[in-house]
Amino acid sequence: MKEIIIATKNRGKVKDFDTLFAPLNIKVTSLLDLPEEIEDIEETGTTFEENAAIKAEAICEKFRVPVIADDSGLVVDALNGAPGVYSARYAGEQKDDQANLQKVLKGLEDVAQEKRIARFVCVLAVAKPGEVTVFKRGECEGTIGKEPAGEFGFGYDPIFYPTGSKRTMAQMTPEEKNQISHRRKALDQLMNWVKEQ
Ligand SMILES: O=P(O)(O)OP(=O)(O)OP(=O)(O)OC[C@H]1O[C@@H](n2cnc3c(O)ncnc32)[C@H](O)[C@@H]1O
Ligand SMILES: [Mg+2]
Repeated sequence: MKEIIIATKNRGKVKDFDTLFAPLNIKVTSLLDLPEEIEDIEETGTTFEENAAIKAEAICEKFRVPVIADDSGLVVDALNGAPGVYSARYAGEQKDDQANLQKVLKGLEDVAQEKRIARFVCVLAVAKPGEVTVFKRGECEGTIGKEPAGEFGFGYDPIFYPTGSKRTMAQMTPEEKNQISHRRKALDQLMNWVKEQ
């Protein structure tokens, strides 16, 4: 079995990647699996690309192996693109998924259904020793509901209805979510690279 290192500490993302890589018989190793504690990498960028590069390159430097990093978030039109690159910490440093999605709902309190347009964005960066970092972007369009629904997934999944779906992403199984997810779309573009590993 092949192994791919994903420079993330987010358990929700790791589950998504496990689901995405399972059919390829590839084992996902994240920063949570390493024997040593990896210090939090400061995400100082203002774009998904910048932050994905910061994470991928930091871990690639450290271990001198190819690394994928994922920087992602929810972009809400009626909130001028927020929470965007600040999705993980929208309601504060404690990275609380519930508090974050409640803050989005509050911000959209007076916004009519047809204007609750949003998309999930995922940028994957691949860093290899001595090579220029490569980026792939995937987006999933949808709308924001009035209240959370569903127990699957993580982050903003309970308030996000993908276009054409009557269920939130948190009401879909991991397999269903990852047939249409932003993460899936970004990863599809990396498949040739992944198969070479
Ligand atoms: O940086 P790493 O260690 O990968 O973990 P993180 O949680 O800090 O990840 P990001 O900086 O990329 O922030 C992304 C946030 O966007 C949200 N998000 C990303 N993908 C999502 C998905 O598939 N479903 C729901 N929310 C998602 C979720 O709140 C994440 O915490
Ligand atoms: Mg982060």
